[in-house]
Amino acid sequence: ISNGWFSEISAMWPGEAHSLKVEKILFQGKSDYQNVIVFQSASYGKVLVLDGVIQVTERDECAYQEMITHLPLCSIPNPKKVLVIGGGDGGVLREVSRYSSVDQIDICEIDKMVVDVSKEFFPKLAVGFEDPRVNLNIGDGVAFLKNAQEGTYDAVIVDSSDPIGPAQELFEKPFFESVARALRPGGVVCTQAESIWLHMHIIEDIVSACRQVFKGSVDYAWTTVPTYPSGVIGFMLCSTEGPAVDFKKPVHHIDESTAETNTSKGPLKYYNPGIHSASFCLPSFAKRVIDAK
Ligand SMILES: NCCCCCc1nc2ccccc2[nH]1
Repeated sequence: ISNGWFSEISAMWPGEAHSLKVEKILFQGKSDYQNVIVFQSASYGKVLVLDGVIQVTERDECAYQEMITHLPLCSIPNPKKVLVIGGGDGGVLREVSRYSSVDQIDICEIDKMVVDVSKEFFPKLAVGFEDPRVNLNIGDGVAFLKNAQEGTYDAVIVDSSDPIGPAQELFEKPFFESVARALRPGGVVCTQAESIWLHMHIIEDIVSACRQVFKGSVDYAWTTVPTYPSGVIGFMLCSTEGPAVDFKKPVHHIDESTAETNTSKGPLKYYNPGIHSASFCLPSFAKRVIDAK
């Protein structure tokens, strides 16, 4: 942070950096896994930074949390058991808890400091931990899935940071295989899948691994998040062999008018059925790589 500005400089997006004006640094720490900073920005509310990379801002977190949750959960008729890998800020839990059909929400976050910092500085995200259906595990998602019983979950949401750092293994084939094993037939997984502007090679590798592992559908969707590098971020949506899932046609309609959205968590700010379908439309340079058979 210099002369009142934070710049997100990283080897993962060489030659470019998004900057936010800093009003006040609220927390600085080092966990067993990463450096953790929280600051009050001038224009995006509070900001969570892990190892110099922006993870969450109060102003635009809705776009990411709502899309990573509702793209998978609106694609299956009756989600009951959901697993969140990562997501220690609690935002995804807040969104999953909107579904009355869900009876079990397991979460496995490797870094306890992320949970503690979220509870102290991001109450609108950490509200997700208050739901009685939530079971919090602090530990490595890879190990958690190895111990999970086969065919347990209807949906797995992998809300990870980027592949350089503690989340590296969550982008590799063995992890996808353990996710597939923990899902029921026709179960779905949604993972944080980087930027089509910055990481087409990473996305190509992820798509290739997913096509080998998931014998149902394999799709890629994307959304706008102004404070993520290049202003966009994508998601891998995959289903295991079993009852067909068409991610592009949500079977479950939630939008600002339905009950689920006017819970104590406040209304949906970003997701709606139109945005759901539109998010699978890709520019040609990405379509060519992602749809390649
Ligand atoms: N460069 C894009 C980063 C995307 C980060 C998404 C994200 N942000 C998180 C914060 C806490 C725990 C899990 C998280 N996953």
